[in-house]
This record gives sequence, C-alpha cells and structure tokens, in this order.
Amino acid sequence: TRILPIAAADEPILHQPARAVTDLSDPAIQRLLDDMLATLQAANGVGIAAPQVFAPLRIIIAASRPNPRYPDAPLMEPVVMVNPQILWQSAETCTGWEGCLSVPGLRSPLARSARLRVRYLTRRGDSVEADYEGFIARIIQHECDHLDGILFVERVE
Ligand SMILES: O=C(NO)N[C@@H](Cc1ccccc1)C(=O)O
Ligand SMILES: [Zn+2]
Repeated sequence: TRILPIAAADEPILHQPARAVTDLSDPAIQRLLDDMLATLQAANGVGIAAPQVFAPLRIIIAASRPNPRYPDAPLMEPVVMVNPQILWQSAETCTGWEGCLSVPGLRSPLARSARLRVRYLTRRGDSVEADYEGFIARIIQHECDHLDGILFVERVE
C-alpha cells in the first residue's frame, strides 16, 4: 500500500470527466482502492476521489470520522463506491463547510442536498443502493463532483 501524491487544483485531470470502471477484478484496481484509502487517512481526509490521485476512474471513498480537520464529523465505516450514480437527491438543501485535499487551506460554506440515494458497486462488484443524509451526503456529492471534473470552489456563490 502506498500513499499517493494528491493532484492540486490546477491539474487538468481534476477538470475532466472520469471513466467508468469496467474490470473490478483487475489487481491494479484493487491496489488503487487500498492506496486511495491509505492516502485519505494519511491526509486526515473524510473523502477522496480517484482523479485526485491521478486515476481518471469513477471511484470514490467516503470515510467520515472525527479528526483534527473536521472535529464534529460523524463516525462511519469507510465506504468504497465504484461507478457511483446519484439516483435521487432532495430539493431540500443544507449549508455546511467544505474543504478539498486538492485545494489546501481553503474552506467555504456550500449548500448541498440534505439527503440522497446512491447506487454503486462495492469493491467486490456487488451492486448496492443506499440512502445518506447530512455531512456524509455532502461528502458523497463533493466526491461525485470530482468524477465530473467539478471542484467545490466552482459551486461557491
Ligand atoms: O478533497 C476531498 N475529497 O475530494 N476531501 C475532503 C472531503 C470533504 C467533502 C465535503 C465536505 C468536507 C470534506 C476533505 O476535506 O477530506
Ligand atoms: Zn475534493
């Protein structure tokens, strides 16, 4: 397992859409998942998207936990989502602080849907549909934006 370099905001890869994963059994993909998790934890992050580690693939990890960067983040088991699709998101929004490992030192309040339903593949290839709300729903929206080449700073009014 390696801690990978994290792309800064000016890197082109962060401004282009990522491609769907077609072969989850590829050992390189499984290794990438492990490396993304190690990289996320080393950075005290609560989420990460594959383009941030220069992999143009539709993979995100949401891993909210209280840490120095987000002391009141809820604790959750890290969830790897391959080819995530937001099936539904509430019109109701809530505003909260966001940061990005690719935009160090900048935080901004941002409105996001309060609740969402997402379909994704687990790292073992099982299809799952799950509902999320609050800070974890925020993380998932932030990470899914990365898969479409969108940074949170582009959404700040
Ligand atoms: O850069 C990333 N993810 O892409 N990591 C962010 C994730 C995040 C998302 C939304 C709100 C707060 C934090 C982080 O600071 O750990
Ligand atoms: Zn980010």
